[in-house]
Amino acid sequence: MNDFLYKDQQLWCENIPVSQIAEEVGTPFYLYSHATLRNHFRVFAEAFAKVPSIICFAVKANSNLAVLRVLIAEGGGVDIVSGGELYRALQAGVEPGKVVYSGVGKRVDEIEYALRSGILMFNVESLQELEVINRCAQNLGVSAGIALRVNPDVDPKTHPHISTGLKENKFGIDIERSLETYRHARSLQHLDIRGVSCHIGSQVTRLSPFLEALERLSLLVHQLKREDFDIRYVDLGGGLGITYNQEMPPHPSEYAKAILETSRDLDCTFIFEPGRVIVGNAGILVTRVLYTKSNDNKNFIIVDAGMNDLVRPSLYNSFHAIRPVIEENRKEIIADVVGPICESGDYLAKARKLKDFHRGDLLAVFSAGAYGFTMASNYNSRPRIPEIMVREDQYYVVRRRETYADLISHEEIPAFLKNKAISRTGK
Ligand SMILES: Cc1ncc(COP(=O)(O)O)c(C=O)c1O
Ligand SMILES: N[C@@H](CCCC[NH3+])C(=O)O
Repeated sequence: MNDFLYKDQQLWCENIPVSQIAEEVGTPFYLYSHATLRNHFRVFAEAFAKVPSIICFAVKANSNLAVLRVLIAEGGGVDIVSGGELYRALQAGVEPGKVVYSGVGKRVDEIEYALRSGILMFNVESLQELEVINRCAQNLGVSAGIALRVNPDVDPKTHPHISTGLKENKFGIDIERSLETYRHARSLQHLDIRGVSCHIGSQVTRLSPFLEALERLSLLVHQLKREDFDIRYVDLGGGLGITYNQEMPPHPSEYAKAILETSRDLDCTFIFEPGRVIVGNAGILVTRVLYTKSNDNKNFIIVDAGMNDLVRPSLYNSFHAIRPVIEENRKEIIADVVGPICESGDYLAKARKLKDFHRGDLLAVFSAGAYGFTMASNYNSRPRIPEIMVREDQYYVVRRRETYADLISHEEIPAFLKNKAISRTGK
């Protein structure tokens, strides 16, 4: 299901031409389709409708309040990795009982905030963290729901920077040592051991790594149950990939079918933490061509969005399809699409076959709904760009464009410098 479609040589989002939004809000901006977001969530949730399950959207993929609200209104929970993400999710109206908290470096204040909020469980990633959570729960006079995030040592066959389930990665507790860690957890009095969790990596485009991890996890769950641990939740993390270019990832229904077949006898509530598969193709980045030039027979298309707005190409050399917002009959050229940032690594596409774009043309950078705005920065003192959500024939500014004043709003010149006269002579 996709609500970004061309009609009469124009790109539309649901029932609005993208060019109309560009004229009214200026460029660059992120654009999300409400219908696509909701449909992606529904497809995923329906795939697991026959078993007890909670779909905890990974907030890191897109933490805009309106986006979270759409998914929460559909019955979703959230997977968070920081106090800030918890705050956002609570503001968006999440039920605390549908919040799982992952991450290798949870601080005491964040743990206490999560305990006070009454989240479902912490996915604990080390022995020391287990003890810290126990102590925090004791201090607050509560019991902390926990699962151990085990590292199953499975190769997800994705980009090395986004692979998380191999022994060499910093994530989780080695599955070989997990049983002894569970036994230790049982000796800590302020913990309620609720589950087992794992997350092997992101943009995974085959089923086999998920199933391999699940098989290892199942053995552990059975062993824990034999030892009378009350394991009620199995959290299989996120990671299901999407099509950026030619990838053919399994559909959520195939993913669900394979998982349910492999885990028939587990008798637990499943938790999933999908991020990219829900929001990735529900968003685009719209940017305008500032200039074109050729150096040494190489063509550059310089646009007004940079690596500070969308860092994925620079960071992972990842592919995002780039198409004109208004199609015109132009010849094709090979060009780099680059941003205005003072870094050679600032590009959105390299050596890409594209229409011969001209100054002023609008471009759509596809598959930008996940890890787009959430990874944006103010580098080069560029105000962060707005996020727009379309619903049918209306659009809503769900995050306004930052201003120059926003850029310095957290900074202060100390009095000793303020009172100092400014030398105008350069001496
Ligand atoms: C613990 C955890 N859960 C869920 C996700 C979401 O992953 P994805 O966006 O690939 O579905 C991630 C990121 O990879 C993660 O680290
Ligand atoms: N930021 C990554 C995904 C990392 C997933 C984090 N667990 C991306 O843009 O693809």
